Amino acid sequence: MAAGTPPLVIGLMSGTSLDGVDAVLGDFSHTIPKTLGHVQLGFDPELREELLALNEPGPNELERAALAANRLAEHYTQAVKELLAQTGLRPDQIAAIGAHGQTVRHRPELGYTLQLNNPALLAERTGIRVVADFRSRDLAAGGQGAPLVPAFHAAVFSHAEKHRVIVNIGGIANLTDLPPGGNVTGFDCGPGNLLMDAWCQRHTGQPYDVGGSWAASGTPLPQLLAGLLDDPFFRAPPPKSTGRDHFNLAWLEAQLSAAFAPQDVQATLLRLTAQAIHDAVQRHMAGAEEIWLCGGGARNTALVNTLRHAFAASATPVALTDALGVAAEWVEALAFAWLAWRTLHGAPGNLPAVTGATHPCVLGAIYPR
Ligand SMILES: Nc1ncnc2c1ncn2[C@@H]1O[C@H](COP(=O)(O)OP(=O)(O)OP(=O)(O)O)[C@@H](O)[C@H]1O
Ligand SMILES: CC(=O)N[C@H]1[C@@H]2OC[C@@H](O2)[C@@H](O)[C@@H]1O[C@H](C)C(=O)O
Repeated sequence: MAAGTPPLVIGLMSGTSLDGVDAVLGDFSHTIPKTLGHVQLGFDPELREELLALNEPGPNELERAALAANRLAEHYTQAVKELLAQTGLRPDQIAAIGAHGQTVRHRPELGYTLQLNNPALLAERTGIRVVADFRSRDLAAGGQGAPLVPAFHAAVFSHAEKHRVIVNIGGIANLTDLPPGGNVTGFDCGPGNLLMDAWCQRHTGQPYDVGGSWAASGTPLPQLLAGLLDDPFFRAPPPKSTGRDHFNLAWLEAQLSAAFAPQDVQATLLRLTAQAIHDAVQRHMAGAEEIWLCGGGARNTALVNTLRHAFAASATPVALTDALGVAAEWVEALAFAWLAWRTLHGAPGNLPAVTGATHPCVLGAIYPR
């Protein structure tokens, strides 16, 4: 890479929630990267529907996937342009865009994970170098290809004396264990928001339960909760990762009875997310002293309160990463900017202790400007 390349990188994350793209512009000249700008650009309903449909087998998938990837690249381009306008920066001042793409299948047990994206089109449209396809190299090295954010959590949120756990509550929830001394581990622990979102959409017409207030109006159903928690994924030892392939409405419906009130099911789903997180910390992150939440689920007040209540038994405080200098909703996008910055420097981005890969790898492919 040319000497003097400015440490300004754009991160684009469109995650399993399928709510749109989160875009941040990070300045990596500081240990805690500075977020110079951020944009959240929601998908139009038609694109969201198509991406959701592409999560399952269907007719003419190859062409539909290719066309959806092109539309995603145009959507990402708009987010990048808004970010440049917001910060007053030119494309040639940006070292790279780290573009995760849209996961539509995640089947590490079959040896693949698939993120729709068109990095060539994104580079062409923006005039900025693009780093993309972050997960496949880790899979090639025998890993799960996910989660990848633990390395970023370790670089930015570790503390010399405090044993911290970072919890990302996106569509799926994942945890990073940061004991002092650096023995970093992490894994996906189960659903974050995606089941709550789907149930809320079906019964209220709203894409998500703002503040968790609908869930708070219901009462958790103990038997349903026990049935859901009986899924072997929760008991499986790490490394592990998951997605919509496993946790989806059909998975929920298999356990439902017509007698359940919708708000009680929502309350149960909120409890499921909280309990999966709490159990994962108890089983695998003994001695955790602080729990730090990020991802959109950190804005679900009822969920945060439920987690606070669960961790109160061990006197473990629960707070949002906002207080550590990175706002909860921008952590993931900033992580992909950081991963792109690592790739540009030929530095590995995965953590074998997390993904199960046989060795650290330089992640992704670079599409020149
Ligand atoms: N005010 C709020 N109240 C309740 N939930 C919220 C709020 N704001 C965001 N969310 C939740 O956060 C979700 C988006 O989170 P986020 O952007 O972190 O997910 P993602 O990046 O798509 O997922 P993943 O991390 O699995 O890739 C929304 O779908 C919604 O469920
Ligand atoms: C395959 C895939 O896209 N997985 C996502 C998803 O969303 C959360 C969780 O499941 C995590 O494994 C991952 O995302 C984050 C950004 C990661 O790789 O760390």
